[in-house]
Amino acid sequence: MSTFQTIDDLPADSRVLVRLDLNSPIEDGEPQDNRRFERHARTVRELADAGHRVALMAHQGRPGRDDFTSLSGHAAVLADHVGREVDFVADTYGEDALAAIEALEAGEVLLLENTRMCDEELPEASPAEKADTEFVRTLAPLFDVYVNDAYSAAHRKHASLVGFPLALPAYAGRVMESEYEANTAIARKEFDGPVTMVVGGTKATDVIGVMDALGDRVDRFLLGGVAGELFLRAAGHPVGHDLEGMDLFDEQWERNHGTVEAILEERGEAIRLASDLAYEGEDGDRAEVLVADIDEKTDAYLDVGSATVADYDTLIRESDAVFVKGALGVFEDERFADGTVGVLEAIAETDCFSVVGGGDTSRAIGMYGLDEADFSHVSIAGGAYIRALTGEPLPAIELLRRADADGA
Ligand SMILES: Nc1ncnc2c1ncn2[C@@H]1O[C@H](COP(=O)(O)OP(=O)(O)O)[C@@H](O)[C@H]1O
Ligand SMILES: O=C(OP(=O)(O)O)[C@H](O)COP(=O)(O)O
Repeated sequence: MSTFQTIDDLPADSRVLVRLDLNSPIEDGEPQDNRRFERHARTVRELADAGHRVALMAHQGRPGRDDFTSLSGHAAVLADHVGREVDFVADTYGEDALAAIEALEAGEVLLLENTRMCDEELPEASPAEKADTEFVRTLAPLFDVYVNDAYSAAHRKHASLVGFPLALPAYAGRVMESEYEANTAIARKEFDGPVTMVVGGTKATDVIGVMDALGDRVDRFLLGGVAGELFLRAAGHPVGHDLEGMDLFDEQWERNHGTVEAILEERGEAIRLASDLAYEGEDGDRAEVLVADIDEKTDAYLDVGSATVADYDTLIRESDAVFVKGALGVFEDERFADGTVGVLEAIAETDCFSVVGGGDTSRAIGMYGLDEADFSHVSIAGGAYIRALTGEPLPAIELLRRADADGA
């Protein structure tokens, strides 16, 4: 039996409220197309083709960050993938949103404004508290059913993810079904040889807690990105703090330094840190410095250095399984793509079992001409997929599971 009720089980002619994850890199104010649009398009197309009236919710960025924007540009990118018009209303649950929802005809699709522009979406709270927000209590009566397709946000206890399933009959979309099946199977897989996890990106808080919980599953962690610098700081190097105008390190250091220090102390032999780092030199070119030679952080480190890339390449080629969560550098800029692309190329050239996760990181595969077929699974989820590897349930998924479903 399927773990969830799916969109195959929807009553005919339903008014459907759907949660997608369209969170994407923003460049010059515009969302950059990534795998999330393409994969969610299948769910949206099936719902519209079946004649349902479809309203979509999604988030973009976090309040206070540069990538916290309206979803107005997302509607057009999604429409291209769906092959149908996707209307947009710049409102979450006010009068304009309600009027646009009421006006939906069979087979029409409407994208609502960034859920995080609604004060009640964040912060995290229990499903019962989130179901009791005005946001959920206002929107839910306009719909017959709720569909969650946002596997990649299922580790968050936000109103659009855990509130609506208490207020409406809840179903899984196609991305939710396929990512859940793949990641649950991967979490149960046993490997004979070394299991390696490449940890980078900006969301160090998401990965550090999980690294602690994955102690039995993963033999070695190859660090880069923001988490890598925090580990270097814990190891005594004068890096891993914000420079003026930055907001990546200090808050995450405060939250995680105890765990980082404990991981280094208890599992130090499993942690591989960068021995050199790359930054933008005075002439605008890529410059590198040995970590041992850094007396003071005066530049932003944007990639791991070439000695580190060579070290990680060797370790990956010795591995039986490699999991990637987060980029080792700012790969969107070719000058700082060596770490991320080096790791992906090493994986692609070996026959190890491999998973690459994250909305941003999985984009590097297409950007640098790598073939998705050379990876065992490319997940559009980052934090959610590594959390799933620990076997820990994801809150939004627990609320979708059929009461009589078996399995994990
Ligand atoms: N040293 C760094 N400084 C700033 N940003 C970085 C650094 N290393 C990696 N990144 C950025 O991390 C992003 C991916 O971060 P994250 O959101 O954690 O991963 P994902 O979305 O793939 O799960 C990439 O877009 C990359 O530009
Ligand atoms: O992009 C996401 O996660 P990911 O970076 O772990 O892939 C999700 O949209 C969750 O976003 P959030 O980490 O701001 O809650």
